[in-house]
Amino acid sequence: MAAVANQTFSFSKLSRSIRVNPLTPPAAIQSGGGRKLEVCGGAAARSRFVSPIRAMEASGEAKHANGAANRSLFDSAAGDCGGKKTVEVGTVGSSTNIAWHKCSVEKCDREEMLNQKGCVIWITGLSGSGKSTVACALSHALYARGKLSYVLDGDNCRHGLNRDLSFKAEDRSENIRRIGEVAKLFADAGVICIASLISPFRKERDACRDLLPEGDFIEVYMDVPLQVCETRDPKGLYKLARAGKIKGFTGVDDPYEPPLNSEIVLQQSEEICHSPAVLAEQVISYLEIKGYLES
Ligand SMILES: Nc1ncnc2c1ncn2[C@@H]1O[C@H](COP(=O)(O)OS(=O)(=O)O)[C@@H](OP(=O)(O)O)[C@H]1O
Ligand SMILES: Nc1ncnc2c1ncn2[C@@H]1O[C@H](COP(=O)(O)OP(=O)(O)O)[C@@H](O)[C@H]1O
Repeated sequence: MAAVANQTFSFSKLSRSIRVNPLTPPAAIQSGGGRKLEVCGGAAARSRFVSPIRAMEASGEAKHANGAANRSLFDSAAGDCGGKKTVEVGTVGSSTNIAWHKCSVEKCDREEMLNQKGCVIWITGLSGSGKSTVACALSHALYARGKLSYVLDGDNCRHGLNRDLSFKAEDRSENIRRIGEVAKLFADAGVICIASLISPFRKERDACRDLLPEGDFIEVYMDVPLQVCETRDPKGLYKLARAGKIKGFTGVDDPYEPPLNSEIVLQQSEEICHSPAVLAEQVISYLEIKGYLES
């Protein structure tokens, strides 16, 4: 039977994004003739933007509400034009003399707009284990609930972003790293990003996990025996690999390191077979319990 790892279902909701009471806005953001303003709370939340929808609801002055938010942005920028401002630069990897440019619209603002929390659902497993199918079923189920998701499929990314990468170990590692970085950007955009790629190496998957705040990387292991994947073989690749016509095929003559502690395990076997929709629901339940389906 498919199972959610650590399935106690007593997880406390994330404590991030604690909302400041809108009726007592901090003086620093109080403006706009008594309009109710609110900011995202929590350690990482510092934005001064009015939630467009809430501000509209509170004041009935949509144009002015947004205008007030924008004014405060311009106010804070005033004086910078041509002014002297020292920016610290540093080195990251091979990039020298670079700086991080912070934007006043932050992740929590986007999450509030979308009424969800950005995160990465990382689906890993053998070829034919059902990663792409579950990814799409999940995206569909989220769409039906009005939640914004985006699927980063390994195969699809190899049509563009990763077209220069082969299946040798270092290229697979780079494939995972790039998709991890892109997934991180999607999560920062407030999107529920679904990455589905074999990602056979534990170390690289863990490195992607480390790119995100605690809890925001949700690893889903498609626990399907090689034999079942091989029987499915929708692209005929196992057959070619067994015939020696594809070298270094995962599970045949290339390694796959199963997760040791993934958040969710979706198990399939010859005896246990759940529909993609049922498997997707398991992930949805996890997201609901963890508070990712609200801002
Ligand atoms: N040698 C080898 N090993 C494994 N898979 C191969 C190989 N060559 C081509 N393919 C096809 O490429 C898809 C896997 O791409 P990924 O980007 O997910 O792989 S990886 O994460 O870099 O290991 C994989 O798609 P899925 O079946 O959807 O997993 C295969 O269709
Ligand atoms: N839950 C499922 N039950 C039965 N067959 C499935 C299920 N999920 C996927 N499949 C089938 O298995 C094959 C491989 O699925 P796919 O999503 O392409 O796997 P992957 O992306 O891991 O290579 C496809 O033919 C698909 O229809």
